[in-house]
Amino acid sequence: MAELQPDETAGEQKYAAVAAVAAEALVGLDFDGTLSPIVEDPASARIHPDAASALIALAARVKAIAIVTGRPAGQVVELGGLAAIADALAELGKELYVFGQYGNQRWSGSDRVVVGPPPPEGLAAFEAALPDVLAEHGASEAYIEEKGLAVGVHTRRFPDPDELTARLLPPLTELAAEHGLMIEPGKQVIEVRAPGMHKGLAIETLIAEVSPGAILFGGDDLGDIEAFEAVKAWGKTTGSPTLLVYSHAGADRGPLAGLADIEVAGPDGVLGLLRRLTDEAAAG
Ligand SMILES: O=P(O)(O)OC[C@H]1O[C@H](O[C@H]2O[C@H](CO)[C@@H](O)[C@H](O)[C@H]2O)[C@H](O)[C@@H](O)[C@@H]1O
Repeated sequence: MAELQPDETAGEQKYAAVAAVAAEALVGLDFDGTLSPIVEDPASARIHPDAASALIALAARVKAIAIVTGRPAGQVVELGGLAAIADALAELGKELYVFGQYGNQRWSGSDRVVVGPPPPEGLAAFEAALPDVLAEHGASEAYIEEKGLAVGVHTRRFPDPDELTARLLPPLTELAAEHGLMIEPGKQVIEVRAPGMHKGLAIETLIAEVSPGAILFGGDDLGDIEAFEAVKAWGKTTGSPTLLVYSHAGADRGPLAGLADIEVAGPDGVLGLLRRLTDEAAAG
């Protein structure tokens, strides 16, 4: 397994503490960049081909598995083939939880409907004003991802996506605020959505429902910071083992680098780590 660790000894110790109580562990995973390799077109993203077998094998050894994503819940169920994975988990007596739109929507293997709020007030007016703002900043060709509860402005197809993302942040933040919305910056994307929810609150809900004895959470981007913080705070309060995994691809080490316990090389590395946990838990 390709693995880079901020502090190898500390990371290994935290991993071992979670592995020792794997049967009580909640495993939470982000989708894009963690279970699904980053691709140029968001609609073309698919779960890693080995993810289903890795997650099903893992489920036999842990308490519950959750996907916590910025994607709409129904879309990630499709792109991830999650209904079939949930079927396999149900045969093991295990639940698959899905929290979409940064916790605003949920879906589970036992309750297969997407539950969530209506689109936020202000989103339609924001979207009506968006083309003019993009045009003012030379970004009319930005790919707009309609997410129902949110909208994503993708810059990946421009010659310098990071420069354009940085340039669009102030005007989009201002326009979002005018409509009672907030921005959620990510990898060459600026999402605009309702405030009041984030992945950390989804983690708190999961903790209340699952009552785990340990938590492993893996993510790759800014939107995972609140989940990392929630897991860390829970570990501190309860004294239970936690492991924060940064799924890292490419040369540019992103914002999670300083928060994670271990770093792994993208979805391949994440699945390698999960297989290791599965094998070691099986061996006892
Ligand atoms: O919380 P996540 O599961 O990581 O989802 C966050 C957003 O990911 C998607 O965008 C990212 O992945 C795309 C496909 O690989 C890529 O083209 C884009 O540049 C990335 O930012 C997705 O499009 C969003 O809806 C998610 O909220």
